[in-house]
Amino acid sequence: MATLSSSLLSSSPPLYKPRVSPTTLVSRTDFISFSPRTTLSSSTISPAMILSLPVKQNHRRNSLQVKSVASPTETVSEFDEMVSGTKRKYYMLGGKGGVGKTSCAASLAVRFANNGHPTLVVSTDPAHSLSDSFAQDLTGGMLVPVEGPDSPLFALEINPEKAREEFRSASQMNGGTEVKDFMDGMGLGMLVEQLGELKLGELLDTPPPGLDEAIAISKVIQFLESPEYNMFTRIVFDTAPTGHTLRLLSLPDFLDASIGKILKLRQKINSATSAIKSVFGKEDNQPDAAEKLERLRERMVKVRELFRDTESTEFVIVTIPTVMAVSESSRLSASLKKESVPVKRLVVNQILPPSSSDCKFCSIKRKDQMRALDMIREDSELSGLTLMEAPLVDLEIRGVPALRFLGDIIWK
Ligand SMILES: Nc1ncnc2c1ncn2[C@@H]1O[C@H](COP(=O)(O)OP(=O)(O)OP(=O)(O)O)[C@@H](O)[C@H]1O
Repeated sequence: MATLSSSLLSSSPPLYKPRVSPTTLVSRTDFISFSPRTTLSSSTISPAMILSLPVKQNHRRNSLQVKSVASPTETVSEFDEMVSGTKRKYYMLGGKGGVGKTSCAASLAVRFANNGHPTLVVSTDPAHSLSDSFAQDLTGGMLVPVEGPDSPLFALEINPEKAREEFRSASQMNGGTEVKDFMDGMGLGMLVEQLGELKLGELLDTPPPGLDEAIAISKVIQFLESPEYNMFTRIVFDTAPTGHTLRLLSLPDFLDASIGKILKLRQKINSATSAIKSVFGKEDNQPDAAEKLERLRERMVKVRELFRDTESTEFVIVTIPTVMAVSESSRLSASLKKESVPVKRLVVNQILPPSSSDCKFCSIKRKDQMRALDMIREDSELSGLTLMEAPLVDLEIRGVPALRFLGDIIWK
């Protein structure tokens, strides 16, 4: 059985190589039978040795060595396509909870960085696990360098609470009772009530799934707009589980409309209150919330556009070979398609590696996985996607060496 513990210690090229061409969906037997090279002896290498693997400390900034694009006669692998070009590309990994989104996203980020791309990996999942996955402290809501890969790799865990709080302060529109009193006095109290009816405050108190994601992604866009982040040519998102993603897709439209309404009302209130205040000689010391909101609205529009930009963005569905996960992936794929979000690849994670001597448990499990893999092959949504597969490994995938191992297997 291929083991992470044994394979990690071997120097490149990795010993584990699935023989399945990732460009086509393959037959059931091909799908889970890996080459004999995958069968490694775990007795040769101990997990403790993995932990002692050297970690490079220095990032080679600005040394972009992106793989060259193959000539027309050569077969272009999936990863060649993903890695080619220095124009910035976004990869959003999503799927059912617990299927390995973070591990796959982190492994892709490591793979990009090791192939010359200055890369940023972002977690917009409220339950962050990037720090756990990289076995490094990446918390704090700012870009943190990840130690290990050949090119700069940074991680960003967006704190959804904090981002939402910023959003909330940007949308405090009524300016306290003072303005309301003015407005009432002017017979414009209705406007303030209308603002209340937009229920944005309520929405932020009990955020629906997806709101944190939308705010988090807009926050990332905000980061990326600044010149010091120009260097990143690959951005990998570890997104929240399916439900959040689906909600997120419709949220930018919803928020865009809500903010648009708020801004219009705000304009009306502004002109009314400033007229009153000028009469009373009062200064308006409030920060320009309307401006902040407008910027936020613009970013939301960008989030929406980013998700649908086939040139620069790809949503990669991650699943495991179980009927439940495959069914959910199929629904996710359908929804993404409906929303015009580009999806090309499906990662099937945690496939049982081959073994010549299955125990009863493994043999039943293998059959169960085959059923799920058959489902993928026959599913109208999923069968058109390029399959990328990852074996179930024997150790928890933590740290850059382990992620490199996994990445080299999946992203071929
Ligand atoms: N191919 C694999 N082989 C063995 N363990 C794996 C594999 N992929 C993921 N895992 C393990 O499964 C657990 C969950 O993985 P991960 O955190 O990547 O999933 P997730 O989909 O991001 O979860 P969540 O939805 O909770 O964010 C982790 O302990 C990880 O190490």
